[in-house]
Amino acid sequence: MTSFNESAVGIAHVYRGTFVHSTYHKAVEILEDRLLGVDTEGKIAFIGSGKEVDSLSQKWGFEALAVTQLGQHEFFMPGMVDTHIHASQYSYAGTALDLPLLQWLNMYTFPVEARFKDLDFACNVYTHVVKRTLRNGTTTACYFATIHTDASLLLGQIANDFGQRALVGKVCMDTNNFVPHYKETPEESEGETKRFIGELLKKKYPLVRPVVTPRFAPSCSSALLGHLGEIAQNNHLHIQSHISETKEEVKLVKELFPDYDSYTDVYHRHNLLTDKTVMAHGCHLTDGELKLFRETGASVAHCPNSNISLCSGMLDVRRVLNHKVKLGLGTDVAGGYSPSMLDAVRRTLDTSKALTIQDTQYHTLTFEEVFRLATLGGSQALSLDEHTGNFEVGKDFDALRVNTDAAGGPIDLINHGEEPKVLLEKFLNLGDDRNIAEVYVAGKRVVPFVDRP
Ligand SMILES: O=c1[nH]c(=O)c2nc[nH]c2[nH]1
Ligand SMILES: [Zn+2]
Repeated sequence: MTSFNESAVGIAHVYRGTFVHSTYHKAVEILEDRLLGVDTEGKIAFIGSGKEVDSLSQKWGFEALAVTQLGQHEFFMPGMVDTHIHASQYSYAGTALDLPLLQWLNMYTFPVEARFKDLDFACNVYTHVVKRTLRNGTTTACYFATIHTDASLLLGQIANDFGQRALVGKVCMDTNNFVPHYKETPEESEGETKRFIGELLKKKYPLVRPVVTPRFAPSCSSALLGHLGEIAQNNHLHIQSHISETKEEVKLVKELFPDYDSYTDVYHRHNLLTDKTVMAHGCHLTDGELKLFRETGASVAHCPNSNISLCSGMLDVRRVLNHKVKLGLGTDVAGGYSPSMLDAVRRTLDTSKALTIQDTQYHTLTFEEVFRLATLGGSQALSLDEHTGNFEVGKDFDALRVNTDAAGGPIDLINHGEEPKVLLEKFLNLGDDRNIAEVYVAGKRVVPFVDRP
């Protein structure tokens, strides 16, 4: 039920047509001929039958003629949630995929990230990545920036300016033997993290929040991990990092942290595993580690493009879900070469099918399940599902207006009377940004872009 006072908050927009979303019980729920009202605060005020337009317009005080009617081949779906993306690495997306993780970081990633000290360079890359992801339907993004506080604040400002919901992390790392100018001292990292959080919160951007971001255990001393755990705990903040992406990395963590039971235990004992933690990859986590994820409420960001592109491993998503660990999808630009969550959906299905080729008894993920992971699952993984992830009264209206029949688009053949679920399947497998006619975040239309000051 609505939690707000109906008389105090008016209706800003009403849409009529097909709505496709996930619920906690159903991977895909199709709502045909519905009326959905969005209030002046961007929240879903009501969802009713299209046939009730007259009574609903009286009850909620909107003109029946002002209703926006979707076309025959259109539907609304929830905006997609990218649970793991390196905004800074967008500068070399689509290249440099010929080395395994640890060498890849040293050879390509660290030298590029070091350039974000230059705010003009940062502004250009960050503007492009925010626009590109929004246009591709990412309404919520959980970003890694770089170690530079001012450039990370700029990323927060750009996300706010374009109206994207975002968690933004200033990267923390005090260990880097290969590119020594791209690291901080533990004191700098702690102090700059506090400054970043303080300054970002002071801006009061409605949809942008800071996330405490130790790069990963091999880049951080125990002292730094401890400081960051304390900062997150004291300020009830989100936390993001990487875990068990490659076997070589797991071995390195064993060598660097010999007194810990596991890679997960390293984060856990530094207070970095909470119900607001999202850890990328997790390809090589043991059952015991997944149990610790479940107990703490930490989640996994599955990044299949990156896992394949850097030959890191294939995450068994079914196993993670069977452990009742929250899981969302991530593009992991630029280990993953595509900034589109539609690509993450497809690569998730590919990986699941590759596991099925290896083991014919494997319980392959369905496209319906993967649709849920890209939307509601991602919002759960980021502990934002109170606000976004599906079409529930009281949640923010974060939505994509999908037109499967867009002129010049990639879907050529739509049969007469094709079921909405088939249209969804075609969009997920064949569609691209040409099929995303409009993007809404918290009720505001953010795509197509309008000129901003
Ligand atoms: O895919 C990845 N991208 C990164 O930037 C990174 N840093 C640590 N571990 C990482 N994995
Ligand atoms: Zn990453």
